Amino acid sequence: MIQLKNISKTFYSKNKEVEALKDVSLEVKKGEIYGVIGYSGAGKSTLIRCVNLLEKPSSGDVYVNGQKMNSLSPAKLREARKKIGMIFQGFNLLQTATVYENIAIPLKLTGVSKDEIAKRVDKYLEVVGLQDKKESYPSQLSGGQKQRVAIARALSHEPEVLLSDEATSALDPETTESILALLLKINKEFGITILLITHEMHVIQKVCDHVAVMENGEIIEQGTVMELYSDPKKETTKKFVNSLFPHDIPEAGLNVMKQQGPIVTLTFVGESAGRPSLSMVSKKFDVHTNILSGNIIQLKTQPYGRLVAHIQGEKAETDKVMEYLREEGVRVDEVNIDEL
Ligand SMILES: Nc1ncnc2c1ncn2[C@@H]1O[C@H](COP(=O)(O)OP(=O)(O)OP(=O)(O)O)[C@@H](O)[C@H]1O
Repeated sequence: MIQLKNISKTFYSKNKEVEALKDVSLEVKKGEIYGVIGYSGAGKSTLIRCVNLLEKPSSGDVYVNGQKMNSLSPAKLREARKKIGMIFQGFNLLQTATVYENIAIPLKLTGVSKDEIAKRVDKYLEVVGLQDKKESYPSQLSGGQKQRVAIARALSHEPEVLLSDEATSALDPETTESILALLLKINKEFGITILLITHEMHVIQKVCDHVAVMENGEIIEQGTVMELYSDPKKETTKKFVNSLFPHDIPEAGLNVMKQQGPIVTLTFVGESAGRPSLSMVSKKFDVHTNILSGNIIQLKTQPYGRLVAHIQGEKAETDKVMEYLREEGVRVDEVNIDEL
C-alpha cells in the first residue's frame, strides 16, 4: 500500500546541512498498522511527511496504492492526497470553528455536496463517539476529544491510508488507550492502512503489526512486533524493549549476584508463557533461582513475557539450567548489568 524506496532528505539552512533521512526503504501492506519508533531527531516526522509529499524527498521514490507520488502533477497530487488522511500530536483544529465546521469546511473545499457533508459529519462523529459535540468549539473539548474530532475529520474524506504523527503523545495514559482502541477499530472496520510514528514502545505494542526502528535518519531494524520484542539486535531497539520492563535493583547488589552465577533474561512467547519452566529448575538442578523483575504484556496478537532472574550455582550447573530452559522453548540471554 505504501512503499518508500531509497528515500533521502537533506535540509539546507544557512551554512548547515542536515541529512534527516538516509536511504530509507520500507513497505506497508494494505490493511496493516505499521509503526516507526525512534528518539527525538531520528527523522520520523520527516519520513511520514514524505508519504503525502508534505516533505519532498531529495532522492528516492514514494508509492501509495501503486501511484508514484513524487512524479504526479500538482492536480493529480491533490487528488491522491484525498485518499491519505493525517492526524497530528497538536490536533490542528480550527479554534474559531465548531466541531461540525472543522469537519465540514475541508470537505466543502474539496467539492463535496452539502447533503453529503451533513451525512459524513454525522457518520464519522458517531464512529468516534462525539455525536453530542457537534456545536462545541475545540476549547470546550478535552485533548482526547480533540483528537477524536481530528480523526473524524480525516475519516470524512474516506481515505485508504491514515498517517498518524505522534497522535497520542500529548495525551494522558488513559486517553492514549482510548485513542489507540479507536485506531484499531477504524483499521478493522474500514480496512484503513495506518502508518504511525511514535517514541513510545507502548503504542507499538498495543496496535502495530510491523515496526521499524529509526536512528540518525536510518532504519536500523525492522520486522514484526513479535520479532523485534523477542530478538532485538541493535542497542537502541534493546533500549526501547527494556523500557517496558523497568527494574529498581541497585547496581551494587547486581554486582554481588553476578559473582555467584549469571543474571539472565528469560523471554516467553505464546505457548511457553504459560509453562512453569523456571520453578522446575530448582527441583531438577543444584541451583537457586531468584526473580529480579518480570512482567507479561499483551502484544496485539499474543502474550509476551520477560523475567530477569539470577541463577546461583556452579558454572557447570548453571550452564545445564540454561540449556534445559532453551529446550523448554524459553529464550535465555545472559546479560551484563548495564544492559538491564
Ligand atoms: N525544515 C527543516 N529544516 C532543517 N532541518 C530540519 C527540518 N525539519 C527537520 N529537520 C532536522 O531533521 C532531523 C530529523 O527531524 P525530524 O523532525 O524528522 O525527527 P523526529 O524523529 O520526528 O523528531 P521529533 O520526535 O523530535 O519530532 C533533525 O535533526 C531536525 O532538526
